[in-house]
Order: sequence, then structure tokens, then C-alpha cells
Amino acid sequence: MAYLILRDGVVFKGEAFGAWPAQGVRAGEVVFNTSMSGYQEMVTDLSYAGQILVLTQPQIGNYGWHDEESEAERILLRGLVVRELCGGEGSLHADRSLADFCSRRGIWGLKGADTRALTRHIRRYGTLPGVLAMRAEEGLEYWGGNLSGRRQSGNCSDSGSFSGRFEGESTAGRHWVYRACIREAYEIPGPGELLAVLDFGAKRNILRELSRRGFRIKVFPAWTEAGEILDCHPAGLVLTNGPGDPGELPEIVKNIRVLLPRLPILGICLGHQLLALAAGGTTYKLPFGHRGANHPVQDVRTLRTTMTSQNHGYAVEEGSLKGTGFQAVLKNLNDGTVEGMEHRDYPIISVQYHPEGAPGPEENQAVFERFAELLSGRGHSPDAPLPAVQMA
Ligand SMILES: NC(=O)CC[C@H](N)C(=O)O
Repeated sequence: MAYLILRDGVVFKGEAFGAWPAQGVRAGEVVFNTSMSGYQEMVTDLSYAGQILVLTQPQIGNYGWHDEESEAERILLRGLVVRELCGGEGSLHADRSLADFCSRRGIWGLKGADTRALTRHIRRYGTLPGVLAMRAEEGLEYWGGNLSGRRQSGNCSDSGSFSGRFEGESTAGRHWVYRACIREAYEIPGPGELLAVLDFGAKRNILRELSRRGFRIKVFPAWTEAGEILDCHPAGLVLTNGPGDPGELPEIVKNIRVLLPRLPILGICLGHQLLALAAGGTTYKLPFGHRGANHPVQDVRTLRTTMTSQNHGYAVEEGSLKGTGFQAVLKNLNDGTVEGMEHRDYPIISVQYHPEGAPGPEENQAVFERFAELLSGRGHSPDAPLPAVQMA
């Protein structure tokens, strides 16, 4: 037996798979994803750094593991909770099984857990931290021993320390982004114009989508200064997805603020949130996030709706965009939250969802097409004045 003990004292039991040590506990923010497929892409998506991921699809592992389909090399997921773990024997071309990958790469897995009850619990009370442990008592001890009467109700405010920062750390600069991103800049050759990508823990599929359109790409670590990026004279900039709370990245926000008036920009997920912050807007934590592959998003101008792949726990506060030059042009039809922005004066667009999401839906490729159009319509303008934005 192995256990997931939520911070409110609720215990879920199952069996261990993957890379458990003989003893000890491992903590993370517990989140759920409702996608029917794509477990490999989720396990390797660095936006889940520091989190324990619960998959609602009841059979996981059935098509095996295909090494070249991972979204990143580094693995920062804390744990994986599934109902039924399947071996993937039926997949002829698989390189290995999901369980094998978890064992090799340090992921603590829990199988046979009641993922439906767990998901309903998170939906009801909000995202909260939990620990994986072989002995339930060890987990309860981690949360301070006697937990009776400590059950929380719908309050997720103090789970932020697990999503934004390294476990046990609270100093600035120890944000998960700095662990998730690449260490040194590198280039991906291509016949077309140069694009700069600021990497916060990028999914490979974002780079693939850009490469597919012919761009030459230079990928920079999250801490790269604006001047270094501008010195390369890129035609545009892409801000990637990444883990944690966007509100805990003031240095990066300051840097993006310098780049705002100077380059065409595409922001994806964390990149979108950081653009809003750089322009003077605010972000907030959602009760239990959006993680799944069928989130309906509507363009408020055309009323056109598409299905999108999503993985985020924070969102841009729509009211805070007043006076920033950004307009919320896309909305989530489930809860009305901001799903995309466009800037009034600058060639900048952003989406909260994943247009590159693989496995699909594939109907949001227009985001990349629109960005390519913006690049051809307006180029690099290094001498543009700084915008008059009010910083919070
Ligand atoms: N996929 C992402 O980029 C996630 C962004 C951010 N970490 C959030 O949870 O909202």
C-alpha cells in the first residue's frame, strides 16, 4: 500500500509504482487533468514542476511510452496518481512502458487510487498540497500530526508555496521556472527569419510548431536580459509556458516590460500571464485550475469557438487590463476567464491555452499563423519609446 495524504487530512490509498525509496515522503500541489490521452506529454510537461498530477482517464499507460514524444528532457513532476495502470504491451512501437519511465526518472506513482473521488474533492475544496508516502502516518506527521478538525473548506490560498517555489524554499529566484528552463542559449537552424524564444520550461511542441513554419530559432534561458535578446536582432519573440505562480517572477516581468514596445511577441500560457503583468495587469489563482484537452474558448469579436488544450492554475484578471493597452479577446466558455489578449498599439498576441497541444485538438494553429503575419507586417523596432504603463 501507498498513500496520498492531502493537507486537509483526507487520505487516498493505492499501490506504489515508479521510483519510490524505502521510506520518506514527497510533497507537491495536487492537480487533476481530464484529458483522455496524452499522459506522456503531461508527465514531461515542465509546467507541472512541483506538482502531483492526478489523471481522471481511468486507464493510463495503454499505448506505452515513445521517447521522441516527450515535451522536455528534464523531469520535475513530483508524482503521478492513476486509477488503473496499464502496461502498454499492446503498443508495438513503444520504447518502454510508462511505469518503466517513472522508475528510471524518479517519478513516484500511485495506482489503484480512487481518482474520481480525489478529483471531486479537489473540485469542491480547491487545489491543495498533498504528500505521497508509503505509510499514512508519515504523511499525516508531515502535515503536523493530528489533522482532525483541520479540514479546509474551499480555500486554496496557502498552497501557492508548492506551485511557485522549490519545496522548502521561500527566497526570490528559487522559483520552479529557474529549474525548468534551459541553462544556456542554443539555436535551431531554419531557412527563415530569426525568432527569439524566452524559455520558462518550454514544451518541445512549441519549438516544433515554430520550426515547421521555417523560422530560425534562438532559445534563451529565463534569466536572459532584454539587451542580450535585442542584440541578436530577432524578428520576434515567443514567451513560453512554464511552472508556478507568475506573480513570483518580478525580474522576468521587468525584463519583458523592456521588450514590449520593441519586438512582435507571442505569449503562451505562463508567457501570456507575464505579458499581462509586464503591462501593469494582475494575475490570480484559480480555484482548481484548467487542465484538460476540451476547454471551449470563444473569440469575443467573432464569437467563433474552438476546443483547446489547457494546463494552468493562474489566470489574468480581466479588469486589471484597463489602461494596459491589452484587450481580452478570448474567453473560456466554462468560467468566463481570459484566454487570450491582443495589444492595441504593438504587434503582441497571447493565449492562455496551448495552441501547440499534442495530442490535439489541432484547431488552434491559427495562433501561429497570426503571429507569422504580425512579423511580416511589422519588424524589429529597437528604438521605439517605452510605453506609458502603470506598474502595480
Ligand atoms: N502551462 C503553463 O504555462 C502554466 C502557467 C502557470 N504556471 C499556471 O499554472 O497558470
